[in-house]
Amino acid sequence: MSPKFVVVGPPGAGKTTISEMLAARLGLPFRDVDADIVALAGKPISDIFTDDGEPVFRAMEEEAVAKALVEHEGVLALGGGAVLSATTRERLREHTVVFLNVGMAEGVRRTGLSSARPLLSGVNPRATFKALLDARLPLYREVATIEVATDALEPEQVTDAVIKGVGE
Ligand SMILES: Nc1ncnc2c1ncn2[C@@H]1O[C@H](COP(=O)(O)OP(=O)(O)OP(=O)(O)O)[C@@H](O)[C@H]1O
Ligand SMILES: O=C(O)C1=C[C@@H](O)[C@@H](O)[C@H](O)C1
Ligand SMILES: [Mg+2]
Repeated sequence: MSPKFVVVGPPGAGKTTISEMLAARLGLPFRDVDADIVALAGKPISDIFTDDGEPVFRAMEEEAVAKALVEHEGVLALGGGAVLSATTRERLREHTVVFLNVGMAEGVRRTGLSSARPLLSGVNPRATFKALLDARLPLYREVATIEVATDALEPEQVTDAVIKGVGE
């Protein structure tokens, strides 16, 4: 078994939103590794960061991604930082990976609207988001089969672009 599509990108790129839409459009099951980790840990990701620290979260994430890549057959959304693991990047080589990109301004706007994100909860979310993008863009691009810039697109349009991009 293997996911049909794996979706990566920075926080607020729309991985969860678009993966759900894509799965519904293609009649495939959807799975989100962040949700797997929350279920496994029995607490929110922000609590894992606070109680256990980021390295513990990253180790859990690497394992959770590996398990989902083996088990899941539909659309799989990864957490925003999953590509930080070289082991995960290596595992993604054999998969069709959709990179949803978002710029700093729109990314900060979108993440400011929704639930707690431990990495962006500091005093200067714009600077934090920019540093995160600078560090991760090459990693997302390393694993990507296709890249979609989502800034100026509505979720339905992003989903259309993904379907077109992967030739479905
Ligand atoms: N193309 C879009 N246009 C406008 N808003 C969007 C778009 N895509 C997602 N959003 C909104 O941005 C917010 C973040 O989206 P979502 O949770 O899907 O991002 P994510 O990539 O899964 O983030 P995380 O890495 O934190 O899990 C949500 O409120 C969602 O409705
Ligand atoms: O970008 C990140 O490093 C993260 C994104 C989220 O999906 C979660 O996996 C967690 O909040 C870390
Ligand atoms: Mg998400």
